[in-house]
Amino acid sequence: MNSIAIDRSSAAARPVPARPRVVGGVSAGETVIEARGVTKTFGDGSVVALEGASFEAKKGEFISLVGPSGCGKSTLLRIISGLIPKTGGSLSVHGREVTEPRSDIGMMFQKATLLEWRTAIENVLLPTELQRRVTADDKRRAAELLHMVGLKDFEFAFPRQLSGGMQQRVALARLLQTGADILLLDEPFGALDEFTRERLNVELMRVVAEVGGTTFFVTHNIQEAIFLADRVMVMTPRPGRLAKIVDVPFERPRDLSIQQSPEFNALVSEVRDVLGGH
Ligand SMILES: Nc1ncnc2c1ncn2[C@@H]1O[C@H](COP(=O)(O)OP(=O)(O)OP(=O)(O)O)[C@@H](O)[C@H]1O
Repeated sequence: MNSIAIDRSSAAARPVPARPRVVGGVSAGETVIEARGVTKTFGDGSVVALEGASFEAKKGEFISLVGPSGCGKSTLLRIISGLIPKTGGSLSVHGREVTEPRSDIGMMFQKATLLEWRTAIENVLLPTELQRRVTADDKRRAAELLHMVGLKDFEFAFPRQLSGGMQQRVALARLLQTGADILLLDEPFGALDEFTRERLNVELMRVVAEVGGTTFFVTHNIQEAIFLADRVMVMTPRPGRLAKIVDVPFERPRDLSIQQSPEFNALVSEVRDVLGGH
């Protein structure tokens, strides 16, 4: 695999002053998503997948959603994306209530779902191709994005020639090619081995900062949730609730070594306490 060096040289845990901050050259002051009492029930109303979730997301923020199976993480992402309707509360993106899928929101899942008969770059270009005629600029951008996710020499490789981690990198490039500035990632590296996953997390942090995307990242892993995020939304099940929002006061991008710091471990305990109390 086209390996990416992980920078272990930078300083570890560095608490920083409160926001606003600049992420990827974009001021992180503007509210992009505002949710008030978002609720989702299924069927006759007896399955409460999500109850009364309220939060805001600022431009360029990275927010992790962590919690056990069935606490409503995917449901919340699908409501934000407009794929399913909420049954209560309000949720707006850029000040407009979400009532249908939006083109400025992109999703990525645990499986890359690449088309086997298309090369990496052809897969990246697919969303554009489905909308309009592909231009030379689109092709240049797709090549740039593949470079950005560490696949410079794999533009013309087919999915079967790529490892699972590389396929997820292609999926990430494909997501960015859509131009979506809100990225909803549902356990994107959940099926990968721990080593690949850690490396991709570091890469992801760099890439989303570069494009200035506002990101929601679903995971079951507390360390991963904290390592990546500006804020961690801790969710608990039966019914699905947003139990606590934990601020993560470390500058981004981060080095994996911050996970050894006492400050980091205090945050892990804080999240674990919320989850353990339910
Ligand atoms: N289409 C549906 N019909 C009925 N119930 C549903 C539907 N989708 C989700 N649920 C229920 O809503 C609850 C929340 O599901 P959701 O998939 O959002 O949880 P999750 O936290 O993402 O879980 P996991 O970590 O396992 O993916 C669960 O109890 C689930 O069974």
